[in-house]
Amino acid sequence: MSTLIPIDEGAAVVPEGPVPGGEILCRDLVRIFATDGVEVQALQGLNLTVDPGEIVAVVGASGSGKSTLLTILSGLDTPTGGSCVVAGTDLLTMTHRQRVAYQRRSVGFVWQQTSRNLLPYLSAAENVRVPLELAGTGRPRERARRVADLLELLEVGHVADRRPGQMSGGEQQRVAVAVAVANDPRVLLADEPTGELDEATSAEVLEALRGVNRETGVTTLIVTHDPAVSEHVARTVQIRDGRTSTEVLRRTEVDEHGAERHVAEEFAVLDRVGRLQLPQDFVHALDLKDRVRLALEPDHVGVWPGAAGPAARPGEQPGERDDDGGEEGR
Ligand SMILES: Nc1ncnc2c1ncn2[C@@H]1O[C@H](COP(=O)(O)OP(=O)(O)OP(=O)(O)O)[C@@H](O)[C@H]1O
Repeated sequence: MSTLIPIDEGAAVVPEGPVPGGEILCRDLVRIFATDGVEVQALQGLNLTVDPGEIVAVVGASGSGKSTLLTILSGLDTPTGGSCVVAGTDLLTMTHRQRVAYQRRSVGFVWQQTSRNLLPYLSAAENVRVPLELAGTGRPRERARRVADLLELLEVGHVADRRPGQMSGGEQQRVAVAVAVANDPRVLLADEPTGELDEATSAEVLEALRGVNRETGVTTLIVTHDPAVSEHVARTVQIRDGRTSTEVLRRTEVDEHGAERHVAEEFAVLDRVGRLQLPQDFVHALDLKDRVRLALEPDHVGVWPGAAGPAARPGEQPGERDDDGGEEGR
């Protein structure tokens, strides 16, 4: 027995509830850019929760809104609407002073362009020392120890005295990660950190980010085009048209013989008012457009092309159903 439910009624019963705990909490985030009288909605009600200590990758096609999201999370841009709280700081209402403190203490960044991450005339060790000195962290001897420990953690101790121009791209990015976490931020944001690297070096840098996340517990968000990132993190969030659309969760299972097996499962993201985006290949495969029919089954929801509808399933004749729910004209 299946029952069509009016979409709006279904949405209304989803409780509004308080925002649950999370180190990154974006609710209905909207960013509209207006240039020459034309409006572009780069983020269209994006929802994202990242728990403390989690490492998450955000992937999406060009123009889907990834950089816009990261620029907001890093405190360099302000959203048009919605809410966004990172490391306990409300990014919509923070004052200028709070913004400076947030960028110095609460978040660390790694950008795609190595030249944006490191000062070219300083050595690796000096680059890592700069944020410690700016924040007045510890005494000189403690700073020197922290610098050495961080370079060791990132496996770039051997380039401590080299300038960026004397390091490989992968070494530069690993030093950049050391700089980003020098002041022990709560959140680490990386924008295409492997964009300028080859496949093997990219894997090393992603592993370095994972190692830092594991060792220090810093909540880590990596924005990338690189679909291979999913192999390095437990959770990959896909953005489409300025919204989170699907998530891939990876876990390791051990079978009865003790052998480990990596399992990746893809989920559609359901927002708090019950909206979801169907994957594009599903939409194309059934030529879904304009409106669809929904049917609630005991353990799943069915989606049918609007014209055919649930009544077209085997064993049921069109007209047998009295619950076609007034889809027309909605
Ligand atoms: N400052 C801006 N002014 C006007 N439109 C903008 C601005 N920044 C971004 N956009 C538009 O917002 C949308 C999302 O852009 P965004 O850069 O966030 O995408 P992206 O997923 O990071 O893309 P890419 O992977 O190519 O960097 C695009 O349509 C883009 O043209």
